[in-house]
Amino acid sequence: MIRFEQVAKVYPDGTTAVDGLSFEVAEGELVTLVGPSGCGKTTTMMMVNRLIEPTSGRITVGGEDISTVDPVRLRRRIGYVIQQAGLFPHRTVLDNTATVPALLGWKKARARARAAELLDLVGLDPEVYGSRYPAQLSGGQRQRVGVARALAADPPVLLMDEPFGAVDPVVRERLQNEFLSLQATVRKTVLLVTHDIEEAVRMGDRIAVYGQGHIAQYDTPAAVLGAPATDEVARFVGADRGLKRLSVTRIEAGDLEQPPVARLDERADTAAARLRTEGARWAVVLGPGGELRGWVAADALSIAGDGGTVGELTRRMEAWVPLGAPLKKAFGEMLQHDAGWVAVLDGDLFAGVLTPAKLHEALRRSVDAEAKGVAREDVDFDSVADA
Ligand SMILES: Nc1ncnc2c1ncn2[C@@H]1O[C@H](COP(=O)(O)OP(=O)(O)OP(=O)(O)O)[C@@H](O)[C@H]1O
Repeated sequence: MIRFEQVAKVYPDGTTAVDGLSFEVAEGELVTLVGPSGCGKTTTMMMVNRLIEPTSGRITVGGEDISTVDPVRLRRRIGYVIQQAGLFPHRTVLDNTATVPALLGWKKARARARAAELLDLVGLDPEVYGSRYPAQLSGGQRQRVGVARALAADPPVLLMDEPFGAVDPVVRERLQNEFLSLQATVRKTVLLVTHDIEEAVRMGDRIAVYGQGHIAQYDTPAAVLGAPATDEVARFVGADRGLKRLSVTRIEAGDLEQPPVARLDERADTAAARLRTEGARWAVVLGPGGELRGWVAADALSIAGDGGTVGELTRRMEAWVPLGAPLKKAFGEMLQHDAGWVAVLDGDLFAGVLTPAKLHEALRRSVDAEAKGVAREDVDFDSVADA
């Protein structure tokens, strides 16, 4: 959808901002450009809507060489979100959001209806916020209006320059998540500039890690964290890249351990005897359809009187995560509930548990799988326990 071919930009004072830039962003893909200050990220982005003209090379959007497209016409197809949102202070939120449809000559009522729809989409009630002025909004709300405005004319491409830079870390994470769920519906082709590696890995389908004036690595977040292409990239992604990788590696069925299981309506003494033979201290309790109902301690089962059932002794399972959640979430649940393991659910159904050892193994396998280009379950793994 967006393609850079050997693009260079040398500013009039002789500064080379970027050189030999070649990469492609697929339709519907969100690519983050990340790197230290002054490495050329903003220059790259602003060449796409021709706010900056390249010195050499070619950029195409949707197959069309943009140097042949009228810049005004081009910008109407490209939404642009900047830090501090860049709203017009003397226009209401509704009118700010309707800016591009108005420029495109939509009838006023239609443009306003569209603006209201977009405000709703980014979580701002148009009845409440539509008539306010930007100064009467919080920083996070202003950013949301910025996103709504960029999307108003439904452009296929969205450029976002540090869009969540001006808000505190908590609001920032919320805005990032909101934008990701929005993106799952609107599927725009997005270029997002950030200097924050956490944001880059959280948001990007792929990330372009910049060195000075060039892209040092262009790959999925997991691949960049698992196998940085150069020392420069390794330094930039940080010594804690293993930890960061926890947030981009998702729990797969093959990562799980299958613990002892007891049924809700099973007799306590039968379950106790079985667990004793298996040498287990606890079991996961499942309902008739295989849904997770909690857990039970072997000790509690042993001292239950005749006729007691597992269900009467079952305790609530606090620590659980859905299959497909990031490993980091599982780790967080373990710490929060001071649990030695977390249950993993596939919908309502119990899929297995993750222990710290299994979590480590999943992480190691995913690194190896990425490096070898194979599925995670096809990676051999030797643990200390096997040695
Ligand atoms: N108009 C200009 N004239 C001369 N040099 C410029 C101009 N604009 C940017 N530069 C230089 O080009 C290089 C790349 O700048 P750019 O703004 O693209 O970097 P960036 O990666 O977006 O940085 P930041 O994260 O600080 O915004 C820098 O060395 C910058 O000083």
